[in-house]
Amino acid sequence: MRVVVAMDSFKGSLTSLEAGNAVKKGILQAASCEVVVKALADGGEGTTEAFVEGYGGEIITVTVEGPYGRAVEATYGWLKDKQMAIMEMASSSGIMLAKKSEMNPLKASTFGFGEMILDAAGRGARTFLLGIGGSATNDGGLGMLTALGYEFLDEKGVPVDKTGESLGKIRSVSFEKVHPLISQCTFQVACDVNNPLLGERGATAVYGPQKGVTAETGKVLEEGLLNFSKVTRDALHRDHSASSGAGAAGGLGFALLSYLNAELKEGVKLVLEAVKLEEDVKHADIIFTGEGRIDAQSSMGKAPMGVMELAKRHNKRVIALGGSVTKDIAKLNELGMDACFSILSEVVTLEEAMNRETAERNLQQTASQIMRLLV
Ligand SMILES: O=C(O)[C@H](O)CO
Repeated sequence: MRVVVAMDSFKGSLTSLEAGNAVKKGILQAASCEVVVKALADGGEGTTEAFVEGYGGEIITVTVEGPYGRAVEATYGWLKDKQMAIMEMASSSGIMLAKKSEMNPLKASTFGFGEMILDAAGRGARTFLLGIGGSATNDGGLGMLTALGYEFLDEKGVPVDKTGESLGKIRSVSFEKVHPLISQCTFQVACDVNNPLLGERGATAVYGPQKGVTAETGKVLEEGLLNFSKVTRDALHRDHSASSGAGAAGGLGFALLSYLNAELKEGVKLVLEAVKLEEDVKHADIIFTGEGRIDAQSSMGKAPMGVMELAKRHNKRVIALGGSVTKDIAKLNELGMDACFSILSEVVTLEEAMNRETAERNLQQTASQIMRLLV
């Protein structure tokens, strides 16, 4: 019998692979079979960790410019043998790095994210998996592009500054100083949202307020992004302003699509493809997935749902394990999950349940008990 285990992280207690390995132990206690454990994530928090653990890569720490100009220690994943870097933009330019008192995206920039990309390219990275979202910025990716060597010029032909307030001043683009390594790199991007760049569903209107955008600054930023999109269209002869995901991370999606020819994908799809899960699923008899909380109402986490869809595409049985499982779980069965189990074995506090050893032990025990029925 061949079993595939692809668990999302149990946030706050176990990483994806730790959870997967606990399940594997339990399976092997009950049956002698082949067990393949794969890293799983949905493109958001935990994605870098899942890849680095899954492929034996390393975490690189680099000092870059944070969203409001202060130096920050950003981290990214580096898989040397695959020449691949995995980065979350929030690590360099995320909202968590901004002080409440300074939040004004007119003054914020994604420059540090560009610095991270250059650092990885210098190390040899040619394939980039980028997770975008959770930003403090609304600069349309101007900062990132500036760090990569693109020059955005005002009416006098002088390069503008790298923050959101410069967007309206741009009149042309110069490609002369773009770092030569950039044309050798491919970029795949996991977006947390599918909004366009502009308008009432756009970056500024929807996600600006949480970053400190007011009615007044919102108008300046919206007009700036419109101007930036027009200059970009004239320079590149393509217009991505209405593309799905262009409005993610304050318009960073737009810059990635337009200037770096990035492919924007739903995070979980990108991860499932990158770890080549479908191949394993095809040859599996049974698949285990799961995450910290299984909640049918808000539709269970995207990553286990992605595993379930793959399993069903190949007519395989799939079982979900969760720290907690809500009462309406039958809805997940209707969607295709063959069975869902809570791993809790006794009444404990949330803190106790999230204890690392407890979570590992509970996963192992539940998987073992389920496997006894399946062999
Ligand atoms: O960063 C943001 O603007 C939101 O997370 C949407 O991408």
